[in-house]
Amino acid sequence: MSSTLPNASQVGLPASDASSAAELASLTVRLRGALRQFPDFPSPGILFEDILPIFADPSLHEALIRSLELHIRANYDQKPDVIVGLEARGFLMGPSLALRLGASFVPVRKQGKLPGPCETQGYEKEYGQDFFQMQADSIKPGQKVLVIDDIIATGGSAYAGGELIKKMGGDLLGFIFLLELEFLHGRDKLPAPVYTLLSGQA
Ligand SMILES: O=P(O)(O)OC[C@H]1O[C@H](OP(=O)(O)OP(=O)(O)O)[C@H](O)[C@@H]1O
Ligand SMILES: Nc1ncnc2[nH]cnc12
Ligand SMILES: [Mg+2]
Repeated sequence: MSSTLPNASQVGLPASDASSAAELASLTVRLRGALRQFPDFPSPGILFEDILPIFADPSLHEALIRSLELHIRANYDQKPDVIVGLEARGFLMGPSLALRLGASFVPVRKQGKLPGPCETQGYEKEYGQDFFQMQADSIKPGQKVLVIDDIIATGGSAYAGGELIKKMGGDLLGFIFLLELEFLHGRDKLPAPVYTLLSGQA
């Protein structure tokens, strides 16, 4: 699976629609250019990748969601039933992507935020540890699920989200990220195919 923005054939566009492919390629460059880096946040030694400028610009926001939609439509044989977003930044992309795909949106939340019976999974991430929860009836056995989040660093957060989905009998189709910090090899932890729109290298 490609780790860059898909070309015309990859996204199911006819070859003659090269202008769309060119537009998509230039959108990748714009998305990357919008990211900002903050050294030593939230703790010393961490270079924090700030994705929020993308959402401050409607054309970049549209480019991001459209690029992800095209990727999913072109690369998964089965339509996802459910998009699962990881709190908090996964909520910036998950609901709008789910709407575009005609899929449900289901949140993974940090512990203590969801009412009713929940499944719980502890995890470690690049700069801390936490617990994730999902409502126990939020995924039906056999539903096809895609997980979305902004960044994969160590992969700890995404792994925990995947474990929760598996506990409920969901069929994990894959994991989708805007950005991957490749030097942390987080994708090696994950039990389903991983796609990132942008790699961690400039
Ligand atoms: O691959 P990992 O090492 O697990 O790190 C990646 C996770 O870390 C951040 O979430 P965080 O919970 O820090 O912040 P958020 O609540 O703003 O999403 C980021 O949004 C990813 O979810
Ligand atoms: N370096 C980083 N920047 C932004 N979010 C992150 N989540 C985990 N590592 C991160
Ligand atoms: Mg997060």
